[in-house]
Amino acid sequence: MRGLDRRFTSRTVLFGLDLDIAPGEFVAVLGDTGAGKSTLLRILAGMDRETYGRLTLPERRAYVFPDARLLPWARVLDNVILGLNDRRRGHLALAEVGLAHRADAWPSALSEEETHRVALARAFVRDPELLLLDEPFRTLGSPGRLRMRELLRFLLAKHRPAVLLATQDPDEAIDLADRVLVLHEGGLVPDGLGKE
Ligand SMILES: Nc1ncnc2c1ncn2[C@@H]1O[C@H](COP(=O)(O)OP(=O)(O)OP(=O)(O)O)[C@@H](O)[C@H]1O
Repeated sequence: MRGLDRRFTSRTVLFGLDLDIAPGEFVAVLGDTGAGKSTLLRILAGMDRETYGRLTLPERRAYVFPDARLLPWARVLDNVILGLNDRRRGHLALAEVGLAHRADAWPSALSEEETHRVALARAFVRDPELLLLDEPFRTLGSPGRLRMRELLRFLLAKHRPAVLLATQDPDEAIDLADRVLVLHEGGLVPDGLGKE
């Protein structure tokens, strides 16, 4: 990413951002509400093209929404393989997140934590080169968050995508990431607390 700007009519949310993420590297972006974290991730996911600047992105990208966002009218397996149509891979992805037995369930029958596990299965089944995590466990309580962090570590060790995590939680950022950046007033700056 070189010189990336995103302007909305009333304000510039991202201003001249430069960022490189190496294959397999985990970068966390910390920022307050409204700092522009989701705006940045949506651009990298390809959901927003109204930008200035230069972006080079890998083809296989996956985006995990804050609220997991499953389609309520599709069973769990169909949610996982949305757009892929590969039931075998879907079953394997569900087994990886400990939900092989929930393939035929409806999303409404899942617990909150199971819903987030399915969202991770839907991301990893695509074998992404770049995984975009937008405050993925925000709605879970602390025990659930910790279990999801462990699951995420397991999945990352197995699949090794590059990761960009948006979060408001410094503990989560420092615990998971190789490098932590802060998004503030439209710019990205190192937080000084990372593991570099
Ligand atoms: N489509 C849009 N039109 C106008 N303004 C927008 C649009 N999308 C986002 N914004 C503005 O951009 C700013 C950044 O929003 P964004 O959702 O990226 O913040 P965030 O850091 O993800 O916050 P949160 O942690 O609350 O999700 C906000 O002021 C928001 O109102």
